Amino acid sequence: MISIEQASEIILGQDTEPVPIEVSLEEARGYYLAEEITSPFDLPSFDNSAMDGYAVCGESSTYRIVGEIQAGSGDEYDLQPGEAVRIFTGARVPPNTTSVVMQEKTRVDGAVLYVDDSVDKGSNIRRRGNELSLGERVFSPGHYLSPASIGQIGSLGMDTVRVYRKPDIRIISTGDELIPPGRKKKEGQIYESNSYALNAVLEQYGFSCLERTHIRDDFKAIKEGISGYLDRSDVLLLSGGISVGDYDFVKQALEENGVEELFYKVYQKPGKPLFFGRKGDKFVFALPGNPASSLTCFYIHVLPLLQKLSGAEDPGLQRILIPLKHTFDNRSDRPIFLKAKVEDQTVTILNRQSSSMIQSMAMGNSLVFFEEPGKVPKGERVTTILI
Ligand SMILES: Nc1nc2c(c(=O)[nH]1)N[C@H]1C(S)=C(S)[C@@H](COP(=O)(O)OP(=O)(O)OC[C@H]3O[C@@H](n4cnc5c(N)ncnc54)[C@H](O)[C@@H]3O)O[C@H]1N2
Ligand code: MOO
Repeated sequence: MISIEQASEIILGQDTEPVPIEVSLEEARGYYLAEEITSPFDLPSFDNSAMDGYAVCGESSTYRIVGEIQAGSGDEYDLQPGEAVRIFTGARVPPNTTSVVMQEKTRVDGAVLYVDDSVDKGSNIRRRGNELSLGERVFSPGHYLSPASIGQIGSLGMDTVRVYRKPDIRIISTGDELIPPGRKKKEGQIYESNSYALNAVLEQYGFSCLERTHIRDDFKAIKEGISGYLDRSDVLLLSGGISVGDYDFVKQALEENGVEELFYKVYQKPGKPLFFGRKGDKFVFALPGNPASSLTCFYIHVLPLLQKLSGAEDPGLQRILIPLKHTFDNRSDRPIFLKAKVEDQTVTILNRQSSSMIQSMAMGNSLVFFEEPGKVPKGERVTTILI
């Protein structure tokens, strides 16, 4: 059985070739850049006012108002000492402006401007190029396009951007005991929920599941189901049937479909019987059927691969250290991910940690990771993954 670190090395060590595509700025959120963005001009590209008020020339307590400049106006003024123009936030300031005085600090009588405070040279002027200079590198390839990144690219005048294509993903859930939510269940049956959770977590991270299906514990049907989906997917996610039971057919069905095993079983809890394989440029994760195992494996192992395939410069969820709100006795023999809640700058490990239970994950917002068993004192800073 391999360690979590070895699993991550295998996943992130896969040679993959993200495919660049061009998208409009409206569609670009959540993609990773496939190009370097450099600034096509100084930003801002002209000195402009940070306030509604008056652009004044020279240091004085009174000025003669000689005009008005609105935001967007190209009007030129050649201000002389003792002169002022009415100006608005974002409007281009005349070249020899000493400072912009906010209107709350002024009084106007006809064409005369009285300034309350002393005029601080250069104040309230946003200088040309003080955010970005012409030719400066703004974003590198692999940069994640957050709303702020989209805004910045728009402010540079670009309406399309080259990004990496997202992988085509399909999901197969397996198990005779499973019926879809909404139907009446019989004795021994349970509702199929993993594919719903997986579909939702894909969307949370900007991916989508193109198709999903459920297949009974029937070797031939599982083998055919895998074959049908694998041809059309970059990543195939399976849930259940990957352990050692007599009806766990997924591993053999993958092998018979020519999927090469990259690893099977990771020394972790939950999610030990995780399978990762590859056929050409297509990847397969067979996730353990227990609901918490399946989602934990997604966060820790599947998501980094999806991000890598999408061209991310730094795949994987961020880990932070947060003080534990209470003492915790970790009795797990395997490195463990515990459902937890970060609140008020501390983290609480929740009750109901079994791999078969998803309630605690639903009430929490994070996973706390412990490598070793033992008592962890209150206040100790513990590795926490926000999900
Ligand atoms: N003899 C052993 N038995 C088990 C081992 C082992 O090492 N030796 N490992 C256990 C661990 S750990 C896990 S995790 C599970 C994983 O088993 P499978 O991946 O084969 O999953 P199933 O047996 O199909 O299901 C497990 C559990 O989860 C429920 N389930 C499955 N699919 C769904 C779904 N789509 N939605 C909701 N719930 C689902 C299923 O009914 C079972 O209760 O194996 C242990 N056994
Ligand atoms: O490793 Mo299994 O995922 O504990 O339940």
